[in-house]
Amino acid sequence: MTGTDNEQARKIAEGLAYQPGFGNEHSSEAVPGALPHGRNSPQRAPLGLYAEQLSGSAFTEPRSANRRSWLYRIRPSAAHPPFSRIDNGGLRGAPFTETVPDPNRLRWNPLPEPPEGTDFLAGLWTLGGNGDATRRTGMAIHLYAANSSMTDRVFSDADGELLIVPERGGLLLRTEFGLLRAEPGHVALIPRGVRFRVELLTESIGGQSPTSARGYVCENYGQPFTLPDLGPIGANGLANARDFLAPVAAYEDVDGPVRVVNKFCGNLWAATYDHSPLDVVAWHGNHVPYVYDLRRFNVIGTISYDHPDPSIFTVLTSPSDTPGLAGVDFVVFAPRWLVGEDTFRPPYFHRNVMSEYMGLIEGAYDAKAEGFVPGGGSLHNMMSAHGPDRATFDKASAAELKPQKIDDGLAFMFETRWPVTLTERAAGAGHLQTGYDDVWQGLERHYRP
Ligand SMILES: O=C(O)Cc1cc(O)ccc1O
Ligand SMILES: [Fe+2]
Repeated sequence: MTGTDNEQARKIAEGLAYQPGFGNEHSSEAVPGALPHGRNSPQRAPLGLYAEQLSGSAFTEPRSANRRSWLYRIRPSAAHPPFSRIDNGGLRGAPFTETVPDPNRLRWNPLPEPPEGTDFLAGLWTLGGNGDATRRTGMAIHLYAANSSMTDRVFSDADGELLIVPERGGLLLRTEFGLLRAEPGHVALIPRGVRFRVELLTESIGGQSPTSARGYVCENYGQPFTLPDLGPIGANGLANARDFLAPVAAYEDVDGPVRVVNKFCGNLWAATYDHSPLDVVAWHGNHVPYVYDLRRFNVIGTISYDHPDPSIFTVLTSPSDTPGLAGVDFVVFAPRWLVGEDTFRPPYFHRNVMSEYMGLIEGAYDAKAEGFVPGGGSLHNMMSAHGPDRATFDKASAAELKPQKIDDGLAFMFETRWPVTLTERAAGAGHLQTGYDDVWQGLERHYRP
C-alpha cells in the first residue's frame, strides 16, 4: 500500500488517544473543521468531504436501541467496483448445518501454528455457532491464529459485530473510526459493517518484526452487545461504562489497490478499490468500535455463602426478544477473592439450558485442574452435565476455607440461548481432545445408607 498515514494516526499508534464511555454519542475529527456542526448533511460537507450515514439499527428502532454514525470521508463508500465471491477459507456462517448438534462435552487444544504469512482474516477458523445470519439471530464462535499483519486488505462483516478476544499477541485495529490497540486481556468490538485492518503489534509499535497473534472471536448476529442491567447491584459495578474506549478519528489518504473483503450472509466477497476505505476524516455517532480492558471488571461475588451463578460476571449481553434471555452473553472470570463460608467454592456441578463455550486467556481456570489451556476451549452444550473435574472436586471439598485469592487466570465464556453446532473442521480437528469425559471419572459414591 502506498501513501502516508496522517500525523494523528501516527501519534495515536504510539500513545493511542481514546474517547471513554459506552453507547455515547461520540464525535471526533482528525482535521480541525472536518466535522459539520448543527446538521449532519450540509449542502457541501466541510473540506470537500462526503457525508455518509452508517446504520446499525433500523431507522425506527426505539431511541434506546437506535445506533448510527455519520462519517465524513474522502470518498463515499458507494464508489466501489462489484464484489465477487472468494474462498471462505476457514470461515463458516450460520445456519450451521455441516454436523448434527452434539450433546457431548468437548474440549480443544489451541489451534495449530498457521503457515507463514497468515493474516488475521486468513487465520480465522470457525468452531461453530447457531441462529441464522440472514435473520440476524444467533452467534458464531471463531478462533484466529496469525503471524502476519493485514497489509493491503481490509475486512468488514455485514453479518454481525465481532467481539475479538486476544489471547496471544497484541493487535492494532485500524478502523474507519480510528485506531484501537487490543492486547491479551483486552476485548475489542468491531460493529456490524465497519471496515478494519488488523496489524500485529510488535513489542514497541516502531518495531519491525511481527510476532504471532492468537485469540477468539464471537460473531454476534443478534442485537448489539450492551451492558447488562445492574438491578439491586446499584448504579456502579461489573463493567463500568467509562472504561470502554472508542477511538478518535484517524484516516488513511491512500491511492492504490486495496482489497476490501466483505463477509455477507456467511460468504466472503471481495472487490479491489483504487483507494483505502479507511478514509474517514471525522465522524460522530454511537455505532462505534471500542476496546475494554477485562482487568477493569469490577468483580462482585458472595461475601457470605454459596457460589453465585456466573451471570454476575457478565461483561456484555446481546439481548433477545425475551427479557433476561440473551442471544449471547460475554462473561469473564477475572481475578477475585473467594471467601464463602461452608461453601464449595469452585463452579458447581450443573446442567444448563444455555450453551457454554469457554476460552482461557491466561493461567488456569478454577474448575479444571488440567487440560483447559490458554488458547484452547471447551463446549458444554445445552443440558450437558459438567462442572469441576475430579481433582478440583477433591481438593475444594477438603480445602481450609480461609480467604483465598484467585489471581492466576483469566477465562471467559460465550453463553448462548441456542445450542452450538460445530463445523466439520471443529468436529474432526486434530486438536480436539479425546477422553475429555475422563476428567469426571472416579467421582465415587460416598453415600452409604
Ligand atoms: O461451566 C463453567 O465452568 C462456567 C460456570 C461457572 C460458574 O461459576 C458457574 C456455572 C458455570 O456454568
Ligand atoms: Fe457451566
